[in-house]
Amino acid sequence: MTDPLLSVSGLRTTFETSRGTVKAVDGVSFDVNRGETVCLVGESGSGKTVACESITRLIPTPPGEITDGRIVFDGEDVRDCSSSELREIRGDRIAYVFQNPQNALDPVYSVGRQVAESVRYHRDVSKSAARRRAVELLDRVGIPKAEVRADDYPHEFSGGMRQRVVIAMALAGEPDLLIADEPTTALDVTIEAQILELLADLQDERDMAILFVTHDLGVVAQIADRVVVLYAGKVMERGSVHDIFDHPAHPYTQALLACLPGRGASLQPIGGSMADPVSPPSGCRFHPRCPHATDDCERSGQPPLQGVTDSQHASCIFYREDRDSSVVLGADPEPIPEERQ
Ligand SMILES: Nc1ncnc2c1ncn2[C@@H]1O[C@H](COP(=O)(O)OP(=O)(O)OP(=O)(O)O)[C@@H](O)[C@H]1O
Ligand code: NI
Repeated sequence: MTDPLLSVSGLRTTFETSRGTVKAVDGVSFDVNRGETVCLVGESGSGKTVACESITRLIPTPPGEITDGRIVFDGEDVRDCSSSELREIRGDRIAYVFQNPQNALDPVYSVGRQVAESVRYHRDVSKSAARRRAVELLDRVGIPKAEVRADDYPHEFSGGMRQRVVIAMALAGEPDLLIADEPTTALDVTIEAQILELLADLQDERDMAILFVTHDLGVVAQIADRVVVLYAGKVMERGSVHDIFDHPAHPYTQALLACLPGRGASLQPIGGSMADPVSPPSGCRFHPRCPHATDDCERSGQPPLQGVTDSQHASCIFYREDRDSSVVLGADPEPIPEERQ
């Protein structure tokens, strides 16, 4: 087994606010292997974006700070990197695509020029070579008549086409890891499906790893190899996409799946509200909303991740050796719908 491309362990990232210290990411660990897609899922506010931004230290400091943990990328601890080393990693080896392509594109320059600038940022090439490469990249991400469209401005493109341009810019440095934070949330489902397909094709071509953030489990089922479920800054469960969909172990994962359209009954929002990240509940963070919670769940801290299968771990005391996990696993979820597989 080769080392993972990215290994995050015990990551803690906090924000100082007038309300107190926000524990946005509170001891999170996960790996991303070369060429695979890992999805970070969880409700709004669970710490997905902060976890991603911590990886290349994009957290605004202050108010934010990475207070603990290791972030090892290709054998190197990112927390020890100088700012010039970080600049090299960012963009060159790790590229980001965010939810809103608007923010990533400058309205006053043509898209061709912006992609060419990304190319020149990473490679020492002439302007004309960068332009040629930009047109190639625009063509590759599916911009029709790329040679001509390269001279158009961002507002002349649809939302989906703009996101393709942003992906072309992200590819300019030929990254080993693409971090995509809800890249399709602002798009309609048909366009979303096309972008997901594009990312999958690019991944195959380049053996690129993808860390994909979404709160849409339908998207996870389509693209993930492995899944990390976050809740209130903690990992509730990690597993292969099949573990997560076929036998979700953590009551939180089960509750998220129950919300997925097409799985059994109608959409069921999870009862109760998200834990307060300034003063989270004692014990398991999910216990106030958990149908199986016992006094123990409130008393002990967040349980260590327990092995459920070889590839699946859940932070839930019912998976301890001295407990009966059938209480939690008993609820038999419906199989994943065909069209999502
Ligand atoms: N700059 C900041 N200052 C204070 N708190 C912040 C800041 N950025 C994030 N947070 C807090 O950190 C927590 C995690 O936020 P994060 O954006 O990572 O959630 P998320 O899982 O990405 O949610 P969403 O699905 O809405 O994007 C939230 O409680 C959020 O309010
Ligand atoms: Ni987010």
